[in-house]
Amino acid sequence: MADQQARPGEDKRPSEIPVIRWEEPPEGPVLILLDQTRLPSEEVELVCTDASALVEAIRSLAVRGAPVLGIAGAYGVALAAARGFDVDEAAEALESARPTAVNLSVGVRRALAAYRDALAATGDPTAAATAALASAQALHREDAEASARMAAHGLALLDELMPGGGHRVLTHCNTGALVSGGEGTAFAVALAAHRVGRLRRLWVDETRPLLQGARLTAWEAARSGMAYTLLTDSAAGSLFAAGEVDAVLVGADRIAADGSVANKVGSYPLAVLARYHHVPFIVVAPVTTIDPDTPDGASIEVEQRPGFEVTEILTPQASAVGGGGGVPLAPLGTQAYNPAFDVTPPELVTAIVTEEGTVSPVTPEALAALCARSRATPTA
Ligand SMILES: CSC[C@@H](O)[C@@H](O)C(=O)COP(=O)(O)O
Repeated sequence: MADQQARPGEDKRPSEIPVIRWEEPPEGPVLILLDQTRLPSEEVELVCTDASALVEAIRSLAVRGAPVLGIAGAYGVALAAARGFDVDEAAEALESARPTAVNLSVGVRRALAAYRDALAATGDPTAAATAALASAQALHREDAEASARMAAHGLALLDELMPGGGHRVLTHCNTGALVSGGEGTAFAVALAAHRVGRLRRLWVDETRPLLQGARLTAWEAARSGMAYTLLTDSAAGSLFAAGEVDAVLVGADRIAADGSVANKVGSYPLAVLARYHHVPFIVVAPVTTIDPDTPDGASIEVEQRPGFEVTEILTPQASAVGGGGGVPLAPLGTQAYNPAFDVTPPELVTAIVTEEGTVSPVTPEALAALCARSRATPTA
C-alpha cells in the first residue's frame, strides 16, 4: 500500500534531496520516496508499506533512473522481509517491474542473497530481515560514494578533452540526485564542473515523452544555480551545427559486455550527431550498470511503454501506468511507438566513466578489466 503526503518545498542542494529513505514508525517499517511524477510542481512523498506499492511506484516512474532503482529494489526486499511477506515472491515482482536497468535486479539480488544467507545461518527471519536492510543501506551508501568518484573522474576527463574550461555540455533525461544515493552520474559531472567554475552552460534535452529533462533535470539545475537552457530533443541537431556543444554527457541503464549502452530513448541520435560534429559522447555510470551477462546491444531488452504516453500529455495527476487520463495530442485510436530506451553502439561512445575509472576507447577487454577490478572490492 502507498500513501501520499506533501512536504514543504524549501530550497536544498541537490545532494540533500530526500529521494528515498527507510523509516520505522510504530506501525511498522516503511520506504519513503519522493514522487518524481509530481515534480517540478509539487514535492510529494510516497510512503510504501509493502513491495507491491513499490513495484507500482517503479512502473509509474515515481522512482526511476538506474542507480536508485537498484537501491529501491534492495529496500523493497528488506521491506517484504521486515513486514513478514513472502520475500522470494516480492523479489521476483520487484526484479521484473522494469526490464532494462540492470541495477534493479542487481539491488534486488544483493538484498535477497543477504536475507537468504542470514536465514540459513541463524534460522531467524528477524535476523534475516535485518541483514537484508543492512545490505540495502550499504548499497545506498556505496552509490553515494560511487557518485562522488564518477564526478571526479568525469571532471578530469572534461578538463583533459577541453583544457580551456568553459564547458558547454548537452545532457539527456535525468541523471542527478533524483537517480542516486549521491549526486547522480552524468549530472554529477556537470555539477562538479559548475562548482569549480568550468561549466559555461548545461543544455538540457526535454526528453520526450515523459519529460525527465524538462521536469527533473531543469529542476535540479535550477536548484544548483548553474546556467542551463532547456531545448526540445529535435533542436539538438541545430545546436550542434551552431558549434554550441563541447560534450555530451549521459547516463546508462545497462552497458553490455561489448560496450553497447542502453539509455533513455533519444541518446543514440545524440551519439550520431556528436560523431558527425566531432564532439565527445561520454557515458557516466556506476560499475553496477555494466552487465557482463549481456553480450551485446541486441541482447538488451528495451522496455516498451504504453502508447498513451506519446498520444497524450500526462498531467501529474494522470496515471502513467493505468491508462491515459491526460490531454489528447493525437486522434483517438492513434498507435504509438514508445520504446523507453535506445542502444548506442560502442564505436559511438568516446568514453565510459565509472567510479573505478574511465574506459576509452570502449572495448570489451577494457570493460572486463574494470569489472574485475571492481569485484576485487568487497561489498556488504
Ligand atoms: C543515472 S540514470 C541513467 C539512466 O537511468 C537515465 O538516463 C534514464 O534513462 C532513466 O530512464 P527512466 O525511464 O526515467 O527511468
